[in-house]
Amino acid sequence: MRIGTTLTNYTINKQKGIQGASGTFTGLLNDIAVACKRIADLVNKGDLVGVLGAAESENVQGEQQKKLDVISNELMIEALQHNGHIAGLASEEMDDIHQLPDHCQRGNYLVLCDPLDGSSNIDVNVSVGTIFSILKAPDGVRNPTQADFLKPGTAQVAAGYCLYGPATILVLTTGDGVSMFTLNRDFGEFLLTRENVRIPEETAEFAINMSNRRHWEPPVERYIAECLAGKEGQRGKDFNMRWVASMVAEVHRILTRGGIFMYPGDAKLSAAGKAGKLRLMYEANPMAMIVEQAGGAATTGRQRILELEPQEIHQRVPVILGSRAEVERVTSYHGE
Ligand SMILES: O=P(O)(O)OC[C@H]1O[C@](O)(COP(=O)(O)O)[C@@H](O)[C@@H]1O
Ligand SMILES: [Mg+2]
Ligand SMILES: [Mg+2]
Repeated sequence: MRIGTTLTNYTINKQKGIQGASGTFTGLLNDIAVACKRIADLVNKGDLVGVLGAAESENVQGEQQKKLDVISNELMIEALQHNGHIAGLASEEMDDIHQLPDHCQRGNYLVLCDPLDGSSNIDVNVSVGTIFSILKAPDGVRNPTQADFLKPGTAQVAAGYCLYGPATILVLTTGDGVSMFTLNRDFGEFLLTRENVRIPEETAEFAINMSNRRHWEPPVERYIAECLAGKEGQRGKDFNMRWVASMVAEVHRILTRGGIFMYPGDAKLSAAGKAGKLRLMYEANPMAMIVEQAGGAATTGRQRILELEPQEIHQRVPVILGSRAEVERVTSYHGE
């Protein structure tokens, strides 16, 4: 499609070839874009509008919420519930799924989201983002249950994220490649800036929180040790390391110049009863779909993320994603 096409026209064009398309999907993406623009505006204004700092609450996972976590969640609900495009919404910030008020018309999609990813970076003015995953709702459902949301990542009809960085960029896949749209703040439109994004197969850049090293499993320890050994080691090349602590920013870097991102399971997490840190339904599944659609790979080290059968809505999983050859290497170490 023509570079500079608006997100709305891009979606309308994509839907044209689909028999029975009613415009609901275009409407839904527009709703998400509206929420993202409003969040971007607040992130951009920061202290000017008093949105930085902690909220006086914890989310269902016992994490201290930031004011912007709570506000972003409310903006997602507000943008999505009134327009008849969704039947329900689940979010990292809500204990249970959000049921639409009775008077709201229902649509045939379910949305799962991480309204603000990288919360620890808000107060220090480093990039954060919004991640979303879209599923088909069961026909005619009015008040979907958790079971309706618990579908493997392969069932996603679309996934994306919006990165609030120096530029605000919305990245989208509807299952046939990955496109990027940059927000033109002058007139408030997301415009197509890159199509058919491909992740380079090989890379010499890894992202992992090194402070967890003493808790890692042997396959992860081995992979990173080999990277750190550089030119003199068995990989025969020097590696660079990055850790932003916003998954959106790490994935965006990988889509742009390749690399591998890992938040593996480790002994500390399992002692706390957690299989991983990142959330399957709000983070791992949508990012895995985007990365695979860009030619990369995403596994837990043992299984393809998109094939995991979710057990519960806030489930956490280990995540290894990025350039295909590197992800396959770490995954093969898990099998040895
Ligand atoms: O602080 P850590 O342990 O390095 O974790 C960073 C990871 O946690 C996350 O921030 C979790 O996202 P939330 O901010 O939505 O909770 C990821 O984006 C990031 O990769
Ligand atoms: Mg997150
Ligand atoms: Mg979050």
